[in-house]
Amino acid sequence: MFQLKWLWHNLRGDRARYIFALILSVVGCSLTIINPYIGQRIVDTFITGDDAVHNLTSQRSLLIGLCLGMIGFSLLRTGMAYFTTLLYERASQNMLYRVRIFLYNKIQGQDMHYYDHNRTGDLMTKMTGDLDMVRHTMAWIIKTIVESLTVFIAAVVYFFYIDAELTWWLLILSPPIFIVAFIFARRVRPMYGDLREKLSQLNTITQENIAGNRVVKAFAREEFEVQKFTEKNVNYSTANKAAAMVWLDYFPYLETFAQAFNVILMIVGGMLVMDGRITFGEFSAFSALIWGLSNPMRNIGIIINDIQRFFASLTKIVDVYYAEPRIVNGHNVEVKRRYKGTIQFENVSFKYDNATVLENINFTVKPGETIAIMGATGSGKTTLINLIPRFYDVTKGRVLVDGKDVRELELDELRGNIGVATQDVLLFSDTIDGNIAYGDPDMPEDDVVEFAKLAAADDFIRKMPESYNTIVGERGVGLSGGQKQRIALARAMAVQPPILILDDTTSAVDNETEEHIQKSLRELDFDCTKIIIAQRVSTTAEADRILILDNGRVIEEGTHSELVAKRGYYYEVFKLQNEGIGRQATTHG
Ligand SMILES: Nc1ncnc2c1ncn2[C@@H]1O[C@H](COP(=O)(O)OP(=O)(O)OP(=O)(O)O)[C@@H](O)[C@H]1O
Repeated sequence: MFQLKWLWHNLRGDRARYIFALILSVVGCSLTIINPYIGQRIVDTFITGDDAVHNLTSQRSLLIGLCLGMIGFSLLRTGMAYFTTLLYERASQNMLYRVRIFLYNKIQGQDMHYYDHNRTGDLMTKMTGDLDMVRHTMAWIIKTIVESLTVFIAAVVYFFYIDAELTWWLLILSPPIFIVAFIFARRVRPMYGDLREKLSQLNTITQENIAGNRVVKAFAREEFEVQKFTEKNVNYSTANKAAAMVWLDYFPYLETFAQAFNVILMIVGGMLVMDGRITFGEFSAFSALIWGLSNPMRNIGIIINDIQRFFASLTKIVDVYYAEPRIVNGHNVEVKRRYKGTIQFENVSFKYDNATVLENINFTVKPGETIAIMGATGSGKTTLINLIPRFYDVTKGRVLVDGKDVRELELDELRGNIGVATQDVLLFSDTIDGNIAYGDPDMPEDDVVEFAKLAAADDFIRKMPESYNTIVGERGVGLSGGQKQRIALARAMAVQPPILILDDTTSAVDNETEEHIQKSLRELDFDCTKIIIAQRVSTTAEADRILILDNGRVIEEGTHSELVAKRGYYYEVFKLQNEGIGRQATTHG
């Protein structure tokens, strides 16, 4: 069975420990018949036998020995159970630790396409609840099945040894119990898949709500969010109750069968004692061990429920475990070359799933050049720049860096040569210094300050309570939009990449600050090709070339003066942005 194979595979490193635990479980549970056997001897020899009274005095040492044996075996069993549980816990926790690292690396290694199609809440559920279900399976479900089966078999063997007929009478109950359990398992199985999906939806809503709490508050939509959450919570709770109710449908049958073991023992066993076929001691042994038959039947429901949960969780984990990214980062580079910074787009088209977003894009950027990209919202600007570091692969055509198709370059090397400041700025919960030096943790403090100055961030950083050591909150909470953008810009520049990509990085800063940043970008003391997405003409005017994108196509291309002279889209934007400040729509030289 695939699930067991998977568990076995991932138990690598703890297999011996786990097998040892299983052996101890079997040995420990087999010993459960010893105390009933001793009890049987005590009853027959010292309580009900013909010579009982005489034996009490003549065989006192035997009685003491049997009592001590009983105590000894009880202690031995407790010790073994303790040690066995320890082994199961160790093996399952170690496995959980290893699989969690593996899954984390898998998720980390996925491409953008994967993140586009997987919800954060669902991935978090896989990394927490689902993984814990696997651990629970190793540490509890398998253990319980093995121990219940061992006790059952040991009891049956011992019962046969005492009296076959009474044993058959008791075993009559087993087939109906297994049939009921089988029907229950089939009915409840799909419910756990559904339950798992509902849990994931609940986690997704919770995660989104916490991450988006500022938007919720800004729109005073708390009540709406509570309703949304309540709906998912009700769905999850209803699914949970439905699964529990199914169990309740079957529970009375299983419990009745379990109780019937005692009834049969009383009736048939009692008659056999009266007939003298079995001794009173043997009857008491049956009585003491009957739980070995009835308990597994009682546990069967819980075990089946947990197994179904495990199947549902494992299916989800396996999704991540075997997911292969379309864009694979082999992390194979030993020496990272520094590129010159030529970028070429050759007949590039791109689709997200089925929607075409870029069509037949052609342009070349020489080392050291600055290209500005402008265009209406949704025209494909971000998508276009995402193709250079291979966040996505082209659908048609080629993107070349230094004359080589990016698909043939080592990803670490390629990405190491590109500094990106994305449109949505994400800062980590770390110091400002740590955030700027993210691309190179060994960066000297002086360099961090230098790049912060270039990004016009030094002034405001120094005004913060602990200057560069100030910890910024989750995703940069505590900073203004423009401040976050400047830190992100410093972070991108700080790796001194030969290719720098800025996606609307100065949209939230004032004109004066933007001018400072423009100047810094012009005067960078390392060779660098720049691709800048911008909406302000003040940003694009200085570029060597400007591309205007519309609906995924390049509709205009040229220098600022060429495009103004052309009197097309760029000219309109230029006019619009200058009207407000009364400047004339003139061409620059
Ligand atoms: N991950 C994605 N999956 C599917 N479609 C996407 C994805 N990202 C963007 N799109 C779609 O691709 C088109 C281009 O988006 P893109 O972000 O490249 O535009 P943009 O020009 O950068 O816009 P803006 O100026 O608003 O940032 C849009 O129609 C958008 O809906």
